[in-house]
Amino acid sequence: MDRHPIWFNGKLVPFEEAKIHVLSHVVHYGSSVFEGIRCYHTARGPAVFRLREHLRRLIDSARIYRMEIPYTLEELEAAALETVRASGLKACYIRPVAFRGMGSLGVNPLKAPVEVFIAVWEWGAYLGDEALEQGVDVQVSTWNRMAPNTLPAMAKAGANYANAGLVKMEAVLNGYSEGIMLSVDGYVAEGSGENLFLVRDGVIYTAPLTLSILPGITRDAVITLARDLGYTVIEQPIPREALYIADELFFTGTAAEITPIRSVDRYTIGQGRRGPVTEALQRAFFEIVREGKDPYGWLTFVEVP
Ligand SMILES: Cc1[nH+]cc(COP(=O)(O)O)c(CN[C@@H](CCC(=O)O)C(=O)O)c1O
Repeated sequence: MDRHPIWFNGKLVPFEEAKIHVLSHVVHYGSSVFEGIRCYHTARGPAVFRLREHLRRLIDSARIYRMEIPYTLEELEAAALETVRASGLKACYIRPVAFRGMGSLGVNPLKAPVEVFIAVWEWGAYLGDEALEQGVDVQVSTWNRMAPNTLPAMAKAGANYANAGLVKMEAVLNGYSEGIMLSVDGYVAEGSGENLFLVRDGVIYTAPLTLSILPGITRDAVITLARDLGYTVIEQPIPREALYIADELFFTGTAAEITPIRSVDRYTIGQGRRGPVTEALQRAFFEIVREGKDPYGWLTFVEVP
């Protein structure tokens, strides 16, 4: 595990000093919200992908849980960049977390203080080095995504990952790389840590945000890239069986980037490897995050002294 300095409640502290008390509310009740953000070593220097959008989602997630983050978006942006610089890393994964600390005991979160930290570490291909090219084998999970109006899927909240963790464990123990969750109505929702796209006859489909899915920032970027490449993108409920007759399937996410899916429940998808539409979208995405070409203004360059 990388041991880089961690920004904790307003200042950088040594890795070893970034500790919380066991009686912190978050330890007992899962009261945290967080982000996953990538800094890339682009040809023009280290740059963070859609930093402000991620930090806005962090603030939105906190608001949903009535957590008042004691920093502005601009302060969090500066803190994230400071943490990347302090690590000396040219490429890294940035993990801001806001959580309820030690206050009174009991369920009521309102009496526990809101604390914030930002950690960074090196994180390669989320689903394995081969995955971006070869694709991954996945299953449809026996666990559904949360029902609407139960746990708020729009919030990137730690509590939601108890659901995701069950999906991931089941998939891994069954010999798969990932699990796909269906909604309570049986439509395709998303992976345990990714959004999902389907390609059929050159048209790209993905679940609408009205399902209980995380409004993914990579999802949003890929929809923009796809449309600018001339593809039709349709956001509509996807029946489970549509997965099995797809020409291509792929995950999107900060950690997963754009990862092809080569089989679902042992059904081979397309040619059993990355398809042409997935490859075209990867090319457009990596041109931005690796070459530093930034037509959409998605990159925040880390001014390294
Ligand atoms: C459930 C879920 N759905 C979709 C996404 C994609 O969202 P976005 O990163 O904004 O495009 C993520 C990100 N998953 C993060 C956490 C991974 C982890 O293991 O932790 C990530 O990709 O950083 C999810 O956790």
